[in-house]
Amino acid sequence: MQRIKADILVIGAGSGGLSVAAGASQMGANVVLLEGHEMGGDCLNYGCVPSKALIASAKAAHGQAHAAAFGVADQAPQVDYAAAMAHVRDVIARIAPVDSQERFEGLGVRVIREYGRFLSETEVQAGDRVITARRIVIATGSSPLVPPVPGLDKVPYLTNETLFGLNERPGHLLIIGGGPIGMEMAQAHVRLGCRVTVIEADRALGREDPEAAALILDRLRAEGVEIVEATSAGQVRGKAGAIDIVSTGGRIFSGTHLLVAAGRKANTERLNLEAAGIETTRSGIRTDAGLRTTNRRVYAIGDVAGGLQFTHVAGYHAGIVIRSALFGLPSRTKTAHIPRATYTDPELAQVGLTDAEARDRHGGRVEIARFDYLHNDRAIAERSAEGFIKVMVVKGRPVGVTIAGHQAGEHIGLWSLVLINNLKMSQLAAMVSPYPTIGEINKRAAGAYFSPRLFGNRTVERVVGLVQRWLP
Ligand SMILES: Cc1cc2nc3c(=O)[nH]c(=O)nc-3n(C[C@H](O)[C@H](O)[C@H](O)COP(=O)(O)OP(=O)(O)OC[C@H]3O[C@@H](n4cnc5c(N)ncnc54)[C@H](O)[C@@H]3O)c2cc1C
Ligand SMILES: NC(=O)c1ccc[n+]([C@@H]2O[C@H](COP(=O)([O-])OP(=O)(O)OC[C@H]3O[C@@H](n4cnc5c(N)ncnc54)[C@H](O)[C@@H]3O)[C@@H](O)[C@H]2O)c1
Repeated sequence: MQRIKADILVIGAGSGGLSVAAGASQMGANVVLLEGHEMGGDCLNYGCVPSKALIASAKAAHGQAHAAAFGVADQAPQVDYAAAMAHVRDVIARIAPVDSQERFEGLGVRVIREYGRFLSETEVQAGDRVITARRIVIATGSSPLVPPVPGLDKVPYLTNETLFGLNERPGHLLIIGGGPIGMEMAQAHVRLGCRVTVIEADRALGREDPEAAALILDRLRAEGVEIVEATSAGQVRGKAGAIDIVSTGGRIFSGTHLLVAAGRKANTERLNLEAAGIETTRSGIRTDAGLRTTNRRVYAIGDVAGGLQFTHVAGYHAGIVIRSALFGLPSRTKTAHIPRATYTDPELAQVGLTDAEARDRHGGRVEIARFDYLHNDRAIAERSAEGFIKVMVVKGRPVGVTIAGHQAGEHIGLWSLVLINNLKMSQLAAMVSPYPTIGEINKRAAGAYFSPRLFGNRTVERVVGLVQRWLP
């Protein structure tokens, strides 16, 4: 066994681990990085990047089929599914160098392509090497959760890890799970010419504001996605090309392919966490607000920490850990300003509290400032004038924002800045947005907050009347 000493050992080279390794190494720490599978982790290889690339193919197909509104004849899109998947793989290949072993070695990181396993509270084995480090960061991500549905283990099914390797277009894609993966992939596939049925045990996009979720679901249904809610997959049977899902209520849904998108489970099983005194919860590794595990020298970040599971969260966690592990500074995670977006068309984005959460927490003190895309000139020009922004305001300061509509994900970032800095609606109102942009919805939401205070207000009218009498 070769023994290696490091300042920081990072286990997992995905969104979180790579950010810690790059930051720590460039700030002078001696860093060892372990990766048992693909550099770049889920986001690059099986998650964000391939899903958004496939969504882009689907958007191109949809655009051809719906061009007449712009004075350009509709065309039935000739979709070459294998070519769309080749585009997906090309996009991954273009981004991959940024996450590659070569780049990280160039930054001075020692990269070992092995799975890591704790031997003790301070030692991790990776192949024939044992690494000891002052601080260890677990960033091993998550994997698809395959629910224990009878028969599922006997039929060929897809997950996000295999979907993007498919070359033949599914005739009829069945999807178990109506969360973000299920909904994004359902719309992408219906636009690429597949039949799609989503079976959801509860409410599709169930974590989201119901009005916002309904807008997205209505659009998906209008495009031909069959979404069956409050229905659990009770049994799965069949064979490649002919698969049945039998719901717990006895309904049968037949398709050619099955995608399981029923949630995630934290990647902890290879780590031998007991040897290091690291406790887990039902959703991942137990951490405190500073992302330290029950072993004080070990941090857990990203999906494996079992909280919000997004690439930007893994990156945010990396910053917290660098501050704490490199500089010894106290550092705590906050969640109130962390946005999320689902990249359906239209998109759905949220930061802070939803309408219902804000009312739960703040009761009658919540005011809702709302602006509809219907009145945004750019959205009208682009024939994307469906949707709304809702800002939940308490005592003049936003506590949450929901945007459902064109480019929602692009516009939620501003509100993260507002929330983390506890800005007021009056500061938002001071911003000037270029005309005509979709981004004007943000300023108009602030306008909607102040309009009832300024327009038709007797006191304001009296003051204006008085000033007008005195002005020369
Ligand atoms: C289909 C899909 C679409 C998504 N779309 C988005 C999106 O649009 N936006 C967004 O923000 N998020 C999205 N996500 C979520 C995002 O991919 C994850 O939140 C993110 O990848 C988590 O980063 P991570 O560093 O925690 O884990 P990962 O990126 O998964 O990296 C973990 C790495 O650790 C390695 N590993 C595991 N165990 C060990 C071990 N014992 N030793 C060494 N290495 C190990 C794994 O091989 C992997 O490479 C999507 C996820 C999926 C599945
Ligand atoms: N745009 C994005 O940022 C994006 C996109 C995709 C995924 N992600 C991340 O990946 C995570 C996982 O996504 P996901 O969609 O797999 O999980 P999810 O947990 O969000 O949704 C899974 C859904 O499957 C349903 N379900 C579970 N078992 C079922 C059964 N037997 N029958 C019918 N329905 C069942 C659940 O009720 C739930 O609604 C997300 O929470 C998110 O953090 C993010």
